[in-house]
Amino acid sequence: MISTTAAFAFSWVCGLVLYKLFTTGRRKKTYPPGPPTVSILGNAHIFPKKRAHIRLTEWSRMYGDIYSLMIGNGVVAVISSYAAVKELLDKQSSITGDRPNFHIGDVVTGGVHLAQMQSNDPNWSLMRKAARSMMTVPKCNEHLPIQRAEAIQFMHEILENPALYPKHAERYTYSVISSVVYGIRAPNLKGQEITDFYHFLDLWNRYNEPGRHPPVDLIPILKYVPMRWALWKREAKVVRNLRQAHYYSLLDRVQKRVDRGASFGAFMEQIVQDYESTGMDRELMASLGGGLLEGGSDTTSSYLKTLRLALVAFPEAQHKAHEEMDRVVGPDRLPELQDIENLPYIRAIIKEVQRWRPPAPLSLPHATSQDAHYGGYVVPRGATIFLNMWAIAHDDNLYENPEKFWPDRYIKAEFGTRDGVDVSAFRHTLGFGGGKRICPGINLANNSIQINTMNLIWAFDFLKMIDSATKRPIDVDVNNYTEALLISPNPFPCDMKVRSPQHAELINQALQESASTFQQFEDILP
Ligand code: HEM
Repeated sequence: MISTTAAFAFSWVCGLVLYKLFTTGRRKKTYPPGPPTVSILGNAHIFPKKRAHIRLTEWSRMYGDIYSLMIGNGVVAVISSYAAVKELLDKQSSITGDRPNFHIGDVVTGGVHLAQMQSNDPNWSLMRKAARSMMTVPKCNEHLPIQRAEAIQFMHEILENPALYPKHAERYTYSVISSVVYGIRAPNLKGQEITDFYHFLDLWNRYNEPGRHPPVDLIPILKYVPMRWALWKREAKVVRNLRQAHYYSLLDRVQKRVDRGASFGAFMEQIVQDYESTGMDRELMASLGGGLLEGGSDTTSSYLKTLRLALVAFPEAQHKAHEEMDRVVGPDRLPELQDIENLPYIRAIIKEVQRWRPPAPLSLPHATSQDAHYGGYVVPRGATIFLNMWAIAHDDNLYENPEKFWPDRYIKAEFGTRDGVDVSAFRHTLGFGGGKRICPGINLANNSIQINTMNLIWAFDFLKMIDSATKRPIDVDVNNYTEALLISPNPFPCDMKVRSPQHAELINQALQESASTFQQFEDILP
C-alpha cells in the first residue's frame, strides 16, 4: 500500500514538473499576441539587449498597438498607440502605476527612490506629492531667473569652447536642478558636486548594461549569493556608497543653511523645515532630492544634444528658424521666455526634436497591481508595461516620412500628423510618460527647453565640420545614439559659430548682469 501511494505521489510530482516545463513560457490566449514562444524561456532568448526600442517597434508593426512578450512566466506588454496609452496608463492608472521589480536598483538606492518605488508605498506618495507641489507652473516661474542666468552662461561657455557643447549641456541641466532643489549651483565643470554626480551616474549606467548581471529578478535565489562571489553586489555597493555620500552631503548643507536662518528659496529648505509635519526622515529627504537630480539631468541634456544634431543635419530647418528669430527678436536683444508665443517655427522645432529622438524612447517601465484590460486582451497582474514612444513617433501611418526631422509638419497640423488622422487621444506630453507616474518635472523641463532652444538658435550657426584633408563637410550620423534606456547622441563633429560680434557682445554683457543672480546660489559657508 505504501509503495502504491509513493508511486502515485512520484508520478503526480513528475506530471506536475512536466506540466510546469511544458507551460512555463507559454502565452495564455487571453494575453495580447506576440512572437512565438519556446518552453521555459518564452521570448526571453529574443528580448533585445541593446537599442530595445528599435526591435520592439518592429514587433509592434507586426502584432499591433498592444502585444506581449513572455519572459519565463512573466508578461511584458508593449503598447504603441495614443489610444492604448490613454486607456491603459491614463484611465487605468490606479492599477498600472507600479514599477517592475528591480532588485539591483533597490540595492543601490536602499529601495527608496521616487522613480522605482511601488505606488502603494506611503513613502512614494509622500515624495511624489512634495515633488509635484514644488514643480507647479507658478513655482517653476519663481525659478526662472536662475534658469535664464544658467542658460546665458551655457551660451557663453559655447562661445568660449564650442567643442565641449555636450559637457556644457550637462553642466547646465545639473546646475539648474541643483539650484532649484538645493540652492547650490555648479558654476563650472570642475566642481566637486558635478564631478561626483556624473562619476557615480556613469558607473551605475555601466553596471546596468544588459548581460552584465545575472537575472536576479527572474531567479530570486541569486539574491542570496554571498558578496565575494557576486560581482554585481560589489559594484552596486560602490555606487550606493558614492550616491549616499553625495546626497547626504547636499542635504547637510541645506540643513546648516536652515539652522543659521538663511534661505535661497530652494525646495529642500522647505522640506527640511517641515520634516516633522510631513513625516519625512533624513533618508527620504536625501532620496527625494537625489531622485529629482537623476530624473532631470540626463533627460534635459539629451534634448539639448539632439537639438544640436538636428540643426546640423537639417540645415533647411535651421535656416527657417534663423529667419523667424531674426524677424521677431532681431540681433539687438536676447530672446525672452514670452517671445515663444510669437515664434511658431521654433515651437515646431521643439515638438519635432521630442518626436524625432525622444530622450526616453520606451519611457520608464510600468507594472500592473491587478489585471488590466485593453483591446479585448488581459494584461495580468504583475505584468510589465512598456510605453513604446519610439513606435508611436515613428509610425508612418501617423507621420509623413517620420525619419525626417521636419518641423513644418507641426505648422501644418497641431500634432504634426498626416491629414485625416484621429488625434482625439493625442497629447503633447507623451514623451513624459503617463498615468500616476507621469514625469513630475514637466514644467521645469519645458522652461529649460524653450529658453535654450530660443537662445541657441538666436546666437549660433550650427555647421558641419570641414574635413581638413578633403575640405568637404563631414556628414553626421543621425542614428549614432547611446544604447541605454535613456538615449542621447554620441559625440559627432560639429562647428558652432556665433552669428555676429554683436550677438557675442550681448551674451558677454548678459553674463555680467547675471552675476547678482548667481551670487544667491553661492553656498560657500561650511
Ligand atoms: C526633457 C526632459 C524630461 C523628459 C523627456 C522626462 C521624461 C520622463 C519619463 C518618460 C518618465 C517616466 C514616466 C512614466 O513612468 O510614465 C519620467 C519620470 C520622472 N521624471 Fe522626468 N523627464 C524630463 C525632465 C525631468 C525633470 C526636469 C525632472 C525633475 C526636476 C524629472 C524628474 C522625474 C522623476 C522624479 C520621475 C519619476 C516619477 C515617478 O516614478 O513617480 N524629469 N520622466
